[in-house]
Amino acid sequence: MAPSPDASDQPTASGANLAPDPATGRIPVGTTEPHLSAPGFRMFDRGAHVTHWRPGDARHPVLYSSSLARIGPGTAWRGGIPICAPWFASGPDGARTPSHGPARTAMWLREAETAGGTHHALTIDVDASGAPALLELEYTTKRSDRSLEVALTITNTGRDAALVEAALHTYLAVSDVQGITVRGLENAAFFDKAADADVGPGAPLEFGELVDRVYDDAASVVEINDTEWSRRLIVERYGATKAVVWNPGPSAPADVGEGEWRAFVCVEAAIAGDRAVTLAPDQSHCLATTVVAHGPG
Ligand SMILES: O=P(O)(O)OC[C@H]1O[C@H](O)[C@H](O)[C@@H](O)[C@@H]1O
Repeated sequence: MAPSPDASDQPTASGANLAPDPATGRIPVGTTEPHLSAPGFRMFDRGAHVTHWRPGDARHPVLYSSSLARIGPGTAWRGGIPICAPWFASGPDGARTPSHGPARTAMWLREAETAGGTHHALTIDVDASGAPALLELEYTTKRSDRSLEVALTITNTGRDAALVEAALHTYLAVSDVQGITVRGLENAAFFDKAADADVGPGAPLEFGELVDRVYDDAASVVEINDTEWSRRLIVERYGATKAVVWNPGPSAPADVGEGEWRAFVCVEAAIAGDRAVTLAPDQSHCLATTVVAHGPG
């Protein structure tokens, strides 16, 4: 079985252990980065990045975070829910840096925090084409017993139209990616980034080597069945014309812990590529995703 990195066994940036405090259930962080934490939940203001979520009675975290994850200026946490904006990957023209846009590592303003929710804001001065722009980003999270909902609203407050891409790059924790089944994408065509090819509907989705697929017109609900953990994750997307599925296989990025490629699958809600959105002045787009965990796992 794949390792199952968890809030309870991950080293922090300083190498300390992240075991939840037995008295409060809170997860110590061990980094100077501003963050908020509640039992089973942690979020950094940098990137408005949710890094951990484990519903109260669940045996395993729902979100994967790498045992080697770090966060800081220019360094994106590997795992959780990175926010990609205002471009996805290297943008529509393939020339944008940093990868997945500046929102992922920018320091967001925490505007509100309630028992089960958060609200962050960020202003970005460039669009997905690299043109100067004025984009206001609002990000909310809302969690209840078994569900986590995150929503990103991008508003063009500038004087000119702005091109926008975005993704909520959810890393879902699984027992072993080679043992799960994914339902909901069977009838959708996709661009296979690994093979640089368009593929029609019906291609099987199997893990073991790099999987990097950008699906068009996929059903808005994707279901992950994990029999080893007796768990079913339902991932719903709103305002997302694309669904991206990514798992790097054994040749994973250096900040994925040894063998941990097996411990997650990314199912991303996205607007990107030929479905990038042009926002007129004062126009907004909302991109959201909800993850619901079913079963004792
Ligand atoms: O390594 P990162 O910048 O976090 O990107 C990780 C992955 O994100 C998305 O899923 C893209 O489709 C992949 O091409 C990319 O490799």
